[in-house]
Amino acid sequence: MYHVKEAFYSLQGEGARAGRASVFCRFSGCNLWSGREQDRAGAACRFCDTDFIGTDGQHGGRFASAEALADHLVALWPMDSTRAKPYVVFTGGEPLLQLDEALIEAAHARGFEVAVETNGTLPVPAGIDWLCVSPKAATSLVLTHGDELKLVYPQAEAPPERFIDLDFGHFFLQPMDTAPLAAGGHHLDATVAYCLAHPQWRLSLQTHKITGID
Ligand SMILES: C[S@@+](CC[C@H](N)C(=O)[O-])C[C@H]1O[C@@H](n2cnc3c(N)ncnc32)[C@H](O)[C@@H]1O
Ligand SMILES: Nc1nc2[nH]cc(C(=O)O)c2c(=O)[nH]1
Ligand code: SF4
Ligand SMILES: [Mg+2]
Repeated sequence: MYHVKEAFYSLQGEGARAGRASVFCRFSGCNLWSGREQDRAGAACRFCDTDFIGTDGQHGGRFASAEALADHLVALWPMDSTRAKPYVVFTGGEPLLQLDEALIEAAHARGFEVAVETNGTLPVPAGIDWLCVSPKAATSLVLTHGDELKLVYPQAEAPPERFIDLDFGHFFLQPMDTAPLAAGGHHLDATVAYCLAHPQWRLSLQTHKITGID
């Protein structure tokens, strides 16, 4: 059984593929935070901007098979657009708690290219086409290669220097959005300054928040 908080069609907001039309599948649950505000201060990941509890979001639900979930996701892709390859981004919560080879195969069988957004603490199933790893300070990274490493910045216990020699095709810093968590706004200025001083890193803005889309 797959538990999905929500699924929606939008533009990828972040990283190397920002701007690309995507079906998002947000799985329920995470291994680094319960998702409850009262647990945030004691969690391994404390800055999360996402509600991933339950299955009550738009197009969320419980799916008994990979086929059923893949059918549900492909129905969100605009099928008149034959020129673009359908693209699905599995996120969460932590998608690698639930994503398996059966679901990747079912997505491929429906024409999808498969992308994943993960915290990097869990092993990956075979067949992923685009892997984005976003390391979290208090955790040990098991995924040390992939397509893009997207570090939320700043994290005192996870300086960018620790990751720059890993085997990724792109290195992004994404300013930590603290607006819902505390006063003080975001960390855009510090992130820009780091990228200017260390040109191996590129700036990732959460463009869906700027444009006001999902
Ligand atoms: C909600 S997470 C879900 C996927 C996975 N659990 C992970 O952490 O990569 C999706 C992306 O949002 C980033 N993110 C979460 N909270 C953020 C925040 N407050 N500011 C900026 N990026 C954030 C994560 O680092 C990750 O790259
Ligand atoms: N538009 C949009 N792009 C995204 N890229 C990664 C997201 C995520 O929450 O994993 C996300 C999201 O929630 N919305
Ligand atoms: S690992 Fe990802 S989903 Fe889990 S709490 Fe952190 S940012 Fe949120
Ligand atoms: Mg998000």
